[in-house]
Amino acid sequence: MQPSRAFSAPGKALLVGGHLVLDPLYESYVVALSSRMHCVVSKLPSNGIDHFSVTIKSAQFDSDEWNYKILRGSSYEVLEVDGKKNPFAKKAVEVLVNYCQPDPQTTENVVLEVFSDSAYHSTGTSTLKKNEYNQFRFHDSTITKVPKTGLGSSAGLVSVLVTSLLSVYQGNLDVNSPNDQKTIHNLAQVAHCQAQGKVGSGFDVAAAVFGSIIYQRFDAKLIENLPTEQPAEYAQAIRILIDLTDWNFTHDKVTLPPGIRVIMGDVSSGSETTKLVAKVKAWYQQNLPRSLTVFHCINQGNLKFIEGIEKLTTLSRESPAVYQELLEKLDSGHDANASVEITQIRHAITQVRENFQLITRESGADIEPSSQTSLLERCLKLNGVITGVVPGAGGYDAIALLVTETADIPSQTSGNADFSTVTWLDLHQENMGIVEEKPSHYLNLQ
Ligand SMILES: Nc1ncnc2c1ncn2[C@@H]1O[C@H](COP(=O)(O)OP(=O)(O)OP(=O)(O)O)[C@@H](O)[C@H]1O
Ligand SMILES: C[C@@](O)(CCOP(=O)(O)O)CC(=O)O
Repeated sequence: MQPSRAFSAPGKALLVGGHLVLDPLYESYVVALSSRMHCVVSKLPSNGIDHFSVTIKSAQFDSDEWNYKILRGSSYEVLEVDGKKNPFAKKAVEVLVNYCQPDPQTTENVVLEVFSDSAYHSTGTSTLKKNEYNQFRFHDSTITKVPKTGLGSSAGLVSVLVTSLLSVYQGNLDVNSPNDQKTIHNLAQVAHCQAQGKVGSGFDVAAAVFGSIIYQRFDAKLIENLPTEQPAEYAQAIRILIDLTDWNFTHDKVTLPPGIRVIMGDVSSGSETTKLVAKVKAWYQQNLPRSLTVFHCINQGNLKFIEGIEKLTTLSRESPAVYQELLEKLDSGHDANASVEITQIRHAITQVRENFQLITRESGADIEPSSQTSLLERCLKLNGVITGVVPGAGGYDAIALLVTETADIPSQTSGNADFSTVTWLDLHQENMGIVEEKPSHYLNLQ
């Protein structure tokens, strides 16, 4: 089995736009993280007279493996032969074979080896294995039994599986080509939404493919209206949706200003995104038109945050010395009125958080529960911290801080009982979406 290509996609943190981004009216700001999902592609001659196969391996999780068989001459029906379930893996295979419609007579078998960086899951009793290029944690439990940290592992998984299969069935795939990125994105969104059984905003898949972006969602009906009854219809509909339909969404690439980064704190009390979303939607409908005003206020805060970030980038470019002095003032902790840009960013996030606290009180959805408010307020007092939020849907999962690159948050909080509930994740924003890797970089892990 000769590894032929390899790809990786980033995890995500939705800094502003949570909940509102479910409505195409509103923008969000998503950072792609350094924690990545990887996939190594190997091709084998197909020895099946009547079928070709796709095998997905996840050695890190108790040597999990999912084997899919596609019958020759069938209408690309995908069968999982071992009775094991991984909806995201199966959907990626189904969407790809229906979109690419590889020639059943000549299609080779494919083996996809998945690797996920450590920050996606709790460390638990895992073992670290590495080579000179990568290191991964190996758990003695199956994937569904290992607690996750909510960095979007399913979105990253689907994105790398789609890219890997496309590289086999379509050939000459270039992940740097905007057109190929669009194809990967559209296919991954369909697979991810259909695997989840619902159409979220898709910000996580968009970040996995395009990297750090300002994101405004596509119309959910594009995917909801896909036919599922007749496989032949499905294959035709998929091709029209992926290649001939304008999805009309925003995914403008962004990067944080130089010398500033995101640090993620895992609070690991866990939250159910779906339940939070349902409670917020119910609150919104029951409190119109006041709830629309609250959402408008949150959106204004989101936009002011995005503008403040852009102003900082401009300052760093036009007045580098002033910008450097600003970073040093932030690091010293004596930065009450560091600059108009920092003040704008802080006031914007305060506006967002105060309105999410209101929704938390009124809806029963713990977007920013009091324990998270207290933790964030303590974090804001640390040297080098610009601002902080409960990312994404909110809840008890995590906090995200915007800090200077030189701020040493773990050292400032080590041994301090006020921060005993938070584990700082060893990751940062990395901005890159799907990238091609070297297959040899995944060999001889020990
Ligand atoms: N390394 C992996 N190998 C195989 N399947 C994986 C892997 N990582 C994630 N998955 C699939 O994704 C599922 C987890 O996706 P889920 O949407 O529940 O959480 P998440 O995407 O990690 O976090 P969140 O959606 O909160 O950002 C797993 O149950 C499994 O089906
Ligand atoms: C609540 C929501 O807007 C964001 C969810 O973010 P996360 O899964 O908590 O990182 C849902 C969505 O955008 O699909």
